[in-house]
Amino acid sequence: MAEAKIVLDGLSKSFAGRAVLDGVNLTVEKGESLAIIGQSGSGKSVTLKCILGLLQPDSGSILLDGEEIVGAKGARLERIRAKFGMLFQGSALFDSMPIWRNVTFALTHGQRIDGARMRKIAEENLERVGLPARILDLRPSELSGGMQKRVALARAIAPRPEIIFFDEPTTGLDPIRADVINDLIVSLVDDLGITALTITHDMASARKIAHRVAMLYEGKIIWRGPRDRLYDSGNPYVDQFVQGRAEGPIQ
Ligand SMILES: Nc1ncnc2c1ncn2[C@@H]1O[C@H](COP(=O)(O)OP(=O)(O)OP(=O)(O)O)[C@@H](O)[C@H]1O
Repeated sequence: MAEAKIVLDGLSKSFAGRAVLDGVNLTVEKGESLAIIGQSGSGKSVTLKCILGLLQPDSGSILLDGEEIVGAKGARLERIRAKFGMLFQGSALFDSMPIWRNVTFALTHGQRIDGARMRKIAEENLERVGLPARILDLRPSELSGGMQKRVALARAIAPRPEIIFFDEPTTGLDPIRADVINDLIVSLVDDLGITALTITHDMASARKIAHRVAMLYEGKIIWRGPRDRLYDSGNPYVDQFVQGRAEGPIQ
């Protein structure tokens, strides 16, 4: 049987009396790539922030490798977070630092240590995402958006996390560059055996990078299934969403 990496059970979170998450149940298996889709404002980011320990759910449980992580603090939270890598929507690179320091940031915590070794690690990880060593000393602003995204991907994988979270990984990229990033994500997840959780409203991306897709609607996971079923889910909410139709049950 597949081993559960992350289990969300009854996860609920309200803001000012409005329930954003209303009993989210979801399991991400070890080594699988799962995408959460849903409308803008459906709570995808709130779900991610609860897992990352950036937001406290009002109720429910989050198990990581069988360990309850809701309410984790201090050294325990640090230990949990060390398992996580994150690719942020806007890449979130530091323009004050050369590319190689950006890539190795999580390994050095931004400190100026072990330069030669870190450059080597940066070079290896850049190579994995198809970028040449000649960019090591450039600044992020000297690169195109697509290249910045690859650098951010190299940074996310550099510490070899057990789980990577992708927040809208293709936002701001043209369809061809977006597909290059999708391909890279697929190969990294496969090659490195990383568990991946992606939040996105890019259906092409969800279909390509995820083994399974789950849809969040009105605070609950209303459908989950293999990516091949996304356009054949038999669920009118999913159909309307993936086809981008104005008419349907979602108003
Ligand atoms: N810290 C907060 N305080 C108050 N409300 C919040 C907070 N964080 C999120 N919300 C609200 O929760 C709802 C869900 O937000 P969330 O960012 O999770 O949506 P999303 O599905 O990620 O949307 P998008 O696809 O646009 O990024 C929104 O209505 C948002 O305003």
